[in-house]
Amino acid sequence: MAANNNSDPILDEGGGGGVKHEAAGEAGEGKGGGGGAAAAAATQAPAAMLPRSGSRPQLDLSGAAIHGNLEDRNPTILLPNQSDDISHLALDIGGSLIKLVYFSRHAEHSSEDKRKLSTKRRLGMLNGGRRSYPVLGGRLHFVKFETGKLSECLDFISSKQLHRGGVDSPSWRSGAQPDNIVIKATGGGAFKYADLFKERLGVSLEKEDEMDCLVAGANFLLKSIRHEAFTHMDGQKEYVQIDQNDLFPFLLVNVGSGVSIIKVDGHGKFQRVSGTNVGGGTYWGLGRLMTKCKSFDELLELSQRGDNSTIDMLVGDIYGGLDYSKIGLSASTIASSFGKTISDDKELSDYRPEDISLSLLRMISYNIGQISYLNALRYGLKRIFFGGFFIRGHAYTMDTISFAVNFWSKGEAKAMFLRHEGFLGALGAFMSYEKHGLDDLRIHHLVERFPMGAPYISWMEKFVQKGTQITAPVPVGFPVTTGMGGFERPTAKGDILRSDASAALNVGVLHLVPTLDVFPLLEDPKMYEPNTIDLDLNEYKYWFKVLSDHLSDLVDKAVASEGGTDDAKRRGDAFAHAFSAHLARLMEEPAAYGKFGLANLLELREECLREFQFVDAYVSIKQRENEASLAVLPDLLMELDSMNEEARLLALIEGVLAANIFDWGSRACIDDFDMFKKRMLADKKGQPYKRALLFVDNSGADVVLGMIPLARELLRNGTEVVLVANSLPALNDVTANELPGIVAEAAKHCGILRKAAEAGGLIFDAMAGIQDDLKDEPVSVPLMVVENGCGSPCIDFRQVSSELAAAAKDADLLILEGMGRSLHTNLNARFKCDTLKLAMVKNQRLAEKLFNGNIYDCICKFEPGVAT
Ligand SMILES: Nc1ncnc2c1ncn2[C@@H]1O[C@H](COP(=O)(O)OP(=O)(O)OP(=O)(O)O)[C@@H](O)[C@H]1O
Ligand SMILES: CC(C)(CO)[C@@H](O)C(=O)NCCC(=O)O
Ligand SMILES: [Mn+2]
Repeated sequence: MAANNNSDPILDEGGGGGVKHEAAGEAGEGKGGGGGAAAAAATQAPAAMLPRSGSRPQLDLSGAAIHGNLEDRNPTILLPNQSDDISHLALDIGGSLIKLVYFSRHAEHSSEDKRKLSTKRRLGMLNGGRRSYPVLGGRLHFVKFETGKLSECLDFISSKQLHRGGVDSPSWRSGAQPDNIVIKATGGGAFKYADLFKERLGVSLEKEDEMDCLVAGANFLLKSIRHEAFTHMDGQKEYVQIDQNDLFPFLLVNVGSGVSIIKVDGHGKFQRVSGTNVGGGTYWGLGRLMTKCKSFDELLELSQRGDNSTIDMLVGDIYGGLDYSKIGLSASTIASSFGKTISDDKELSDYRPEDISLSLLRMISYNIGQISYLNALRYGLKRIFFGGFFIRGHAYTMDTISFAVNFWSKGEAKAMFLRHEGFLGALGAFMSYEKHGLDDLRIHHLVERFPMGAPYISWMEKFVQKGTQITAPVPVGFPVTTGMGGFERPTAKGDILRSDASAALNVGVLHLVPTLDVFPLLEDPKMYEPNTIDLDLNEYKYWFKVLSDHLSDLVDKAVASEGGTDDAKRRGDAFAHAFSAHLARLMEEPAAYGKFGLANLLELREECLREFQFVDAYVSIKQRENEASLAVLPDLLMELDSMNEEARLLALIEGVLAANIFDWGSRACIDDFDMFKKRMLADKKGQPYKRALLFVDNSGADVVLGMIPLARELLRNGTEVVLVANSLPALNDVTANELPGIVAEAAKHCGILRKAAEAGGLIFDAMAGIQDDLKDEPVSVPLMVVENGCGSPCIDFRQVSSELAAAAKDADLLILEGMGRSLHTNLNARFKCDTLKLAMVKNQRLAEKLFNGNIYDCICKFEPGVAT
C-alpha cells in the first residue's frame, strides 16, 4: 500500500488510516539501488521503424543515418530518401466550412529493449518477424475553418507542414521537397480551390466524391467508435449501442449548407435519394440578414433566448387559443412559420433578433426532420442518422429534429446524431488513402482522448494570454414539448451557447493504437462493461468534488516532480485549469464525451497531466517507497518461509491486502479465501496453475511486500508468473518499465525470484554475491513482466496491449489487485479462467454502496473460470 501521505482520494481515500503490512515492520533507511532507479527510461523508437504489414509500402532505407546522439540506445533514424508515403491530411471543403482530418504519429513508442524482446519471444510474438499490425500508430485530429477564411486554413496546413506529412516526417526533417504531393479532398471546394492549393502549397488535390466520402465516414464511425451515435429527445442524450451486424440499411442525412439524404445499404453501397436546399446555409444566411449577427454561434445563441410565438402563427392563434385536437395539433403547434408577421404592421427592426433566430431555427430543423421522415418512410427505414455542422451539438436543434421524426413516424423511426457530426466527409476522404488500411481498424484499436490543446494555439498559450478567462461552458436549454405536435418555447433563458472551443471538446482526438487487443480471457467481450458503477448525476457530483478537492495537492506533486521550476509551475496552473474545465464540462453534461464512467474520468486526469508534460508526477515518491520496502523484504521472506503452507498462503493474501486490521469473516468482506486455498492447496495437489497473470497496482509496499511475495509462492509451486503493469504512469502505480528493476533488487535476496527472473529474461547475468547453495537449483519456471497498454489506475479489458493478450493465451489464473482494477472496474467482470480479485475498500461511499460495508473492508473474491 502506498504510504499515507501519497494517498489518492479515489483509490485511497483512507490513506491516513493505520494500514500497514503486518510483516513489514518499520521501514528502515532504504539501501541498495532502489527499484525505481533501475527503471529504464522510455526511449523513442525511430518513427521510420513503426510496424507495418507486408502489404504496406516498404521503407526506403538507402542513406539512412542516425540522427542525434550515437550513444542513445534507440536514436532516431533519418531516412532521407524515404518518400513520405504516409498521407497525413484530408480535406472536405464545403460551401460553409472546411473540415480537416489529419494524422500525427505517436511520439511515445517505447523501446524494444532486451527484456521486452525476450518476453515477446517467450510469448510467441516474434514468429518470423512478421508483423500483423494493420495500421500505423498515431492520432487523428479534427479541425474546421470557415470556407470564407480559406487562407487561415492554408496557413494552418503550412505551419504544421501537414501537406508534407507533418513536422515530424522524414521529408520535412531532411528538407527534401517532394515535387508532387497529392492530398485527398472532397466537397465542392476540392474543385473550386484546386488551383489555389497548387499555388499556395504546391500540392495537388485528388478529388474524392462527396457522397462516397460521407458514407465511408459515417460507416467508419458507426463501426469503429464506441458511443458515436446517440439519440436526443426532450433534452436527454442517450448513446446507442450499434450492433455491427444490424447496421444497414439506414438513412444518412447530412445537414451542411444544403442537405443530402442518402440511403445506405452497406460499405460503398448507397444511393442519394433526396436532398433539400433548405439547410444550414439557409438558417445562417437568412439569420444573418435579419439579425445582423456576426457569427453562426451568435445567431444560435440568440435563439436560446427567443420566443417564436411573436413571429410564428400558432394553431392557437388561428383557433382562438384552442387545440385542434381532432388532428393532433396543440394550440402551441406552429401552424405557419413567420405567419404572424403578415398581419402586424411592423418592420423587421420591430422584432427581437432572439425571436427571429428561434423561429428560423425551428422552421428549418422541423422541415429537415419531416423531409427525412418522408424519405425513411419511402424506403421503409427505421433509423436516420443526422450529420453535418448545422447540428453543432445543439440540444434544441436535435430535439426539434427528433421530435419531428418521432411525431410524424408515430414513434416508428428514430433520429440519431453523431458525435463527429461535421467530419463525415473529411473522414471518408482520409480513409480513401488505400495505404492507411483504416478499413481494418476495430473498435479496440481506437482510444479517444480529449486534450485541451486546441490544435492551432496551444492551451498553454491561451492560458498565459487569458488566465482564468476560460470558463466552463454553460448549459443549453431543454425544450418542453406538448406531446401534440407542438412545442412550448425553450425554457432556458439567458443561457449562452457553449463556446466553439469547448464545443470542440465533444470530439476527441482519436488515437490509433494498432497494438491494442481485446483481452482473450474475457468471458463475453460483447457484454463486458469495465465500470462497476454507472455514474448518475449524484455520483458524478460526489466524484467531481473528490477530484476537485484533491487537485491542488496533485498539482503540488506534479510541479515538484518536474523540479519545481517556473515552467513547471506554469504548466501546473495550466493543468489545473484544464482539468477543472473538463470537470465543469462533464458536470454540466455527463455524456459530453460519450458514455463516461469513473475509469474514464480517472484516465482523463492522467491524460491531462501528460498533456501538460508531467511525465510522472509520483516518480520520486515511488522511488522512495520502493527503496524502503525493498529494505524490509528479506525479513518478510524469512518470516513467510518459517510458516507452514496454509498459514503462509493466508499471510500472503493478507499481505497483499496490507491489512493488519484485516478481520476474516467481517460482515462486509467478500471472503472467498477458503475457496482459493482449496484450489491452491487441496484440489489439485501436484497440479499447479500453469500460468498466472498478476495485475499489480501501487509501487512500494504494495508490490514489493504484497504482490512479489505472492508471485514467489506461485513460482515455488511451479506456476509461471507474468506481472502485468501499466504502460504509462498513473498516480503511484508501478509501471512495466519500473518493474524489472524492482524485481532485480528483490531477487538479490531470494533464489526463487532470481532463477525465475533469469528464466523470464528480467535479469540477464547471475548476480554477484548470491548464496552458493542456490547454484544447483533446477531451472525455474519464468517470471515475466508485460505492460497492460494503459496509463490509468483502472483497466478496460477491451483494449489491452498485444503483449498482454499474448501472455493470456496460456494463463489459467488471473489475480487483479487494488481498487482501480478490481473494484472501480472489473468487480463484476467474468473471465474464462479462475480469477482472484483482491482489494481493500479505501473509500467509505464505495464500501457502503457496493457492500453495505465500511472503509477498510477487504474483498477477496475468487471466481472459478467457466472453462475449468
Ligand atoms: N462556425 C460556423 N460557421 C459557419 N457555419 C456554421 C458554423 N458552425 C456551424 N455552422 C452551420 O453548419 C453549416 C455548414 O455545415 P457543413 O460544414 O457540414 O456544410 P458544408 O460542407 O460547408 O456545406 P455543403 O456540404 O452543403 O457544401 C453552416 O451552413 C451553418 O449552418
Ligand atoms: C450540393 C451539396 C451536395 C454540396 O455539398 C449540398 O449542398 C446539397 O446536398 N444541397 C442540396 C441540394 C438539393 O438536393 O436540393
Ligand atoms: Mn459538406
